[in-house]
Amino acid sequence: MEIQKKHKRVYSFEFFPPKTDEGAEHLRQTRQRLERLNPAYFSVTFGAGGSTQSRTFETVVDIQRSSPAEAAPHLSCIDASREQLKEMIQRYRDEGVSYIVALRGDQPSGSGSKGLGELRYANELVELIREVSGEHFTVEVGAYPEFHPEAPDAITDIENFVRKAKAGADSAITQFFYNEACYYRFVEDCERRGVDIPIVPGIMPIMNYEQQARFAAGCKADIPRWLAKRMEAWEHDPRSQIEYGIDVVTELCQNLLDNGAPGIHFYALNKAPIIERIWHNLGLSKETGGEVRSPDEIELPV
Ligand SMILES: NC(=O)C1=CN([C@@H]2O[C@H](COP(=O)(O)OP(=O)(O)OC[C@H]3O[C@@H](n4cnc5c(N)ncnc54)[C@H](O)[C@@H]3O)[C@@H](O)[C@H]2O)C=CC1
Ligand SMILES: Nc1nc(=O)c2c([nH]1)NC[C@@H]1CN(c3ccc(C(=O)N[C@@H](CCC(=O)O)C(=O)O)cc3)CN21
Repeated sequence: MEIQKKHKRVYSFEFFPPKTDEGAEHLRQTRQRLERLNPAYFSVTFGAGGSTQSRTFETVVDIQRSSPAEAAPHLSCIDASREQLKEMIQRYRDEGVSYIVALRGDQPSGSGSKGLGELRYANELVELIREVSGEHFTVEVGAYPEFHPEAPDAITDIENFVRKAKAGADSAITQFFYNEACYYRFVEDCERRGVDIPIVPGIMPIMNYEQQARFAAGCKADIPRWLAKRMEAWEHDPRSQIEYGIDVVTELCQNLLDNGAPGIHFYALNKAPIIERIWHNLGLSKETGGEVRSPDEIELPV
């Protein structure tokens, strides 16, 4: 963690694009609450299963034009031609966007794939972004401390990540995890291989445990047995699930930061209250110059 400790800590939140006008208004309210915490940027995914880029673009432009924080669109190459990617990069540049989260992306579910992908992996997308726009964008890439489900083995996955980092990425965001040891060991493996970019822990607060467990099973992120069993015991008591989840994730983040993590990337799932509670517990507004709200001002969803 020696190299990670040298980086300035960066805090960011991730949204998925809303599917309806009501969802867009709810996201706007969430974004206005979270921007008071003074994060560096808001990233916007393609939405579940890599759905169309169009909703992502609209959401990104709305953030870029109306928020003090930067907007960071996900751009994935798995189902887009080289020309389409170049066009999207230029469109974001024309909108004043200065961050891109470059991902291979998830295999679109079912027959969703258009089979357009010309670039096979994210390292090639990083190279394309550098080729067409030089150093203009801050390029974030994905990292997988518990190893990518498609990787043949752990060492190959680490070496693939190292190649991506050295292809010109500025920083990495991890897949979410709850076993912090996986993060420290992944970082040590990367630092031994010369990786010196920030590797920022991606943290998923527990908002709806059943949904969370389903998503984790889908992307092969581990929910530790001790956590799953407690959550299952509160199957009919969502308030206890949320309160316990806030304690668990607060402690995880505090330990990571105390051990030198270069910030936190929160998967916000378009909701503010639980993030605000965790942020308050960590006292992060002292560091970001953001607003401080007391817990009793933050109403939890259940
Ligand atoms: N915020 C988000 O949405 C985040 C998503 N992720 C997820 O992380 C995962 C990895 O990130 P991606 O950029 O999508 O994938 P990637 O292209 O970096 O890697 C995908 C798979 O291909 C392998 N691979 C990578 N480069 C290769 C190469 N040049 N030759 C052979 N094999 C190679 C990797 O070991 C891995 O198994 C994805 O599932 C992504 O969705 C990770 C962090 C954040
Ligand atoms: N492989 C992979 N793909 C991703 O898109 C992805 C990751 N990993 N890891 C980091 C973040 C986390 N992402 C997530 C995680 C959970 C939901 C989720 O639970 N979606 C609910 C709806 C949420 C809501 O409406 O409140 C769902 O039922 O899909 C969505 C995106 C997107 N990101």
